[in-house]
Amino acid sequence: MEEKQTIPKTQKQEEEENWGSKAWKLLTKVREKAPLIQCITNYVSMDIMANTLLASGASPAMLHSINEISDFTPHVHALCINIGTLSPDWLPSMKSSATLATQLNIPWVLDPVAVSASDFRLKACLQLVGLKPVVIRGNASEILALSTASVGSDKGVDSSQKSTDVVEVAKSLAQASGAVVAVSGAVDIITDGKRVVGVHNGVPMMQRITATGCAVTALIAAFLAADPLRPFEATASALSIFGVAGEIGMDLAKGPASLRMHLIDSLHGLDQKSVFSGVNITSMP
Ligand SMILES: Nc1ncnc2c1ncn2[C@@H]1O[C@H](COP(=O)(O)OP(=O)(O)OP(=O)(O)O)[C@@H](O)[C@H]1O
Ligand SMILES: Cc1ncsc1CCO
Ligand SMILES: [Mg+2]
Repeated sequence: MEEKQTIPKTQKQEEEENWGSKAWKLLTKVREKAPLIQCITNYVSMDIMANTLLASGASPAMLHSINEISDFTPHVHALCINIGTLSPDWLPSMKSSATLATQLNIPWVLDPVAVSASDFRLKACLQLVGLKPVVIRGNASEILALSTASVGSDKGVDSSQKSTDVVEVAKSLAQASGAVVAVSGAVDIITDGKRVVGVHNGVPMMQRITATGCAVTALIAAFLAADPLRPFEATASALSIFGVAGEIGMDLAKGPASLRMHLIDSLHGLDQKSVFSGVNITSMP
């Protein structure tokens, strides 16, 4: 009888399969641990961000008053700071919460929404970067503007650049800041300044729902709470899981409004099989 031949897997194939298992482990941990995630975020994103966190198994709390930071932030498992509707009243809360988180080894994530829209926003963001976020997640225009500290380079909260065009910029920002940098887009780029991976999940219609980027930044915070010592893996896994939920949701959606609903439903219902077959993360040169 002819012997069945098994073709040995290449190291690259094995690494790519491992990502499915890593992402599933982290999602399972978020579901088991239900980490408390503090979000100081913009008015537009509060609802989708809190619902994304809940659907993942985490516990969101949108507390931003300066009067509450010193009591509350020390008890959270991770913090998400988003400057989308920044005003001078909110900046002290953001700085105070970020400072406490860094002092107490609580992982925190920065979302530099529309960082190049004004000098005020850019300065605030650079100060927040100085307070040592563990992860910075933005779209390509935001990461480019933050890295080059430039005002007026894009039109608002949406990107006019491609994530794959700013890989080197993302690497330098990671090296300069000490943070893992994630650039969302058709391919999400994640780098710690040395390693670079690309997440090939998600659907283009996710850009037609406001604050999906903000929501995935909060999901990164939840995954960091599950594995604080491996921010690179947590970040890539969170982006991939969110993308897989978008792909499954898209099968039932009729447009952006129903995709929003089905994405959240899919995130809540994700099982091991869909994660193993859906997660698509590759090493980038
Ligand atoms: N062309 C695309 N194909 C697949 N997925 C995409 C595409 N563009 C964006 N995404 C996904 O949509 C989500 C939001 O990314 P996006 O780059 O639009 O963020 P953003 O500009 O910061 O959004 P917002 O400011 O509205 O929160 C991410 O999960 C990303 O992977
Ligand atoms: C539309 C919008 N404007 C400020 S924040 C925000 C949500 C998407 O970033
Ligand atoms: Mg954004």
